[in-house]
Amino acid sequence: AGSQQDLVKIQNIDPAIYIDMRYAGIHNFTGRQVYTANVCVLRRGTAEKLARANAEFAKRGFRLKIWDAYRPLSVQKIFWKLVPDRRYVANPQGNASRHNRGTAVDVTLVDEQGRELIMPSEFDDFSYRAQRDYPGISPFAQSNAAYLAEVMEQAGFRSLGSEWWHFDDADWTMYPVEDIPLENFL
Ligand SMILES: C[C@@H](N)C(=O)N[C@H](C)C(=O)O
Ligand SMILES: [Zn+2]
Repeated sequence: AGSQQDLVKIQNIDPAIYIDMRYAGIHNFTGRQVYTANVCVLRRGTAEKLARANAEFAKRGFRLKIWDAYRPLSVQKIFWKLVPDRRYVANPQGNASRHNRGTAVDVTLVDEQGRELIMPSEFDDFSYRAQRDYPGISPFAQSNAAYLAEVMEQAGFRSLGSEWWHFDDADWTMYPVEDIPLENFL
């Protein structure tokens, strides 16, 4: 584990998964493009787990939509400067983010028309609304987030209490933190 070869483009593992890399555009909490290439990369094992989850969602007419996957460590440092709050951004020192290892994904669900399901909050809403169990959240949004987490956990991911959209591969410790530029994967 740990070489660039272990990192794969998700579209080569499961082309049915929707991709909208938010940090490759300006529609994200920084308000600017922080990724140097619009490419969605994960460890092969993580990508295979995600494909399994997507196949399960497809049985009920849904698909995964990815907002973020592998994130270079240098980008994590930019995020931490803006939001130094461990609930919402992992500290780039020490273990850093599971995203920096290519073993975390930020996802939601879309229906057959590609419309996003109602969820507890917008992506990267760094407030109590991002918690899937916050009492003020509508039962409908809560049940969609619970369904997302149930299938992702069955496929081998762990959910995060403070961000309903974030999932870590349970095997994340097998892989090191990377700072490989995204354009290397184009
Ligand atoms: C920045 C946000 N999308 C995110 O990924 N947060 C988690 C906690 C992380 O940085 O690993
Ligand atoms: Zn995340």
